[in-house]
Amino acid sequence: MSEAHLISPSKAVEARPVALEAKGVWKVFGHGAGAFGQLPASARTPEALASAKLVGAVQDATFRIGRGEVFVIMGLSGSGKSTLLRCLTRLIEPTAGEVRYDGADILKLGDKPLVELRRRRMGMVFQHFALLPNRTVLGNVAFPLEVQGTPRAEAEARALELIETVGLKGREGRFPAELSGGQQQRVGIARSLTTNPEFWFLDEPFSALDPLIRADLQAEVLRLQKTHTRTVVFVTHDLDEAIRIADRIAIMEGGRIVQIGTPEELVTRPATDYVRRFVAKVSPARVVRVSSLMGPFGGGGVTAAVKADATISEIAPELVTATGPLAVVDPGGRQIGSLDRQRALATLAAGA
Ligand SMILES: Nc1ncnc2c1ncn2[C@@H]1O[C@H](COP(=O)(O)OP(=O)(O)OP(=O)(O)O)[C@@H](O)[C@H]1O
Repeated sequence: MSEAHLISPSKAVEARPVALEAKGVWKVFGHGAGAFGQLPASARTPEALASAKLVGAVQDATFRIGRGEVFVIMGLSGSGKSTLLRCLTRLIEPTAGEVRYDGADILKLGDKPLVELRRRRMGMVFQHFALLPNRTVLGNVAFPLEVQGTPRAEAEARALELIETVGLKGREGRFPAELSGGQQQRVGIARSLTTNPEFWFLDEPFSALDPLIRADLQAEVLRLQKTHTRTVVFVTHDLDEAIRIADRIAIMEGGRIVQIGTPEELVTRPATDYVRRFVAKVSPARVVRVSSLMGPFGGGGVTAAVKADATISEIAPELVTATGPLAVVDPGGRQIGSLDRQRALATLAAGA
């Protein structure tokens, strides 16, 4: 039995190599923000901020994101999500802190290496599509490669590949105004991936779209993330969306990150009342995984097999038809434990 199959989702995330690290990141707006950034870290307090009449859009954000992780930043409007995301790419200059990619602090980079880093290693998708209105779909998707100096024919061939990948084949000659919102965002997604970025930043990419199209595009993002093991930072104010796509979620309140955890950790162990209220409507069965309820492998007598990383909701049909304990299996189909049916049914019923 391999140890990898026994570790919890959160530990699995921690086991990844660190791809991106934020350390004590602040973004402060207002007259005197620069001076606030020069204060020793211990003096950068909420009180100091208030007395200087500054807006602490991001306050002391510290976290690590693993390679290939989908890290969601979530919170209410005005909590600082977009500002934090922009600090990570230096589209906004942080007031203080460090932002490390593979260990190197990008806040110390000059303009040219920073632009190179963005062009070659980062892809970005924003809420309002930000497409070029006078360029066709093909022209928009090929644009980042043209900027990099890729020969036109090569850029267009790559763009066509991505246009097909996001389901827009046949529409490459259209202009953005001739597309629906969902199609425009598919163009934005394709364009952000032309340079095959390792880091993919998405800022409320689907909030202008209707729920069915959103669900489609969420699945699309996960598919495109997995095919190239991209590290994803995704901003949303929608908890459902966060739960659907995240390995881990950082919850922001008033500029501060109040908890970082897997969806299961946030729902079953909220760190503050704010988080508790946020997740109160989420049914535990949607986030609790079989591995969390699994007991030791007790030998025979099992009536069905379920995957260790499935959620309790996902195995509801097996729970209903089983007559006793269920075998828990790893991705290779080997039994690694057993699941007490009553215990799992109790989770299924909780919050339903
Ligand atoms: N340029 C600016 N000058 C002054 N205050 C700003 C500026 N940009 C953002 N803020 C403030 O910083 C705080 C965080 O804003 P931010 O846009 O990051 O929040 P958000 O969580 O992304 O919100 P939303 O979901 O509405 O986009 C807000 O109080 C906002 O008013």
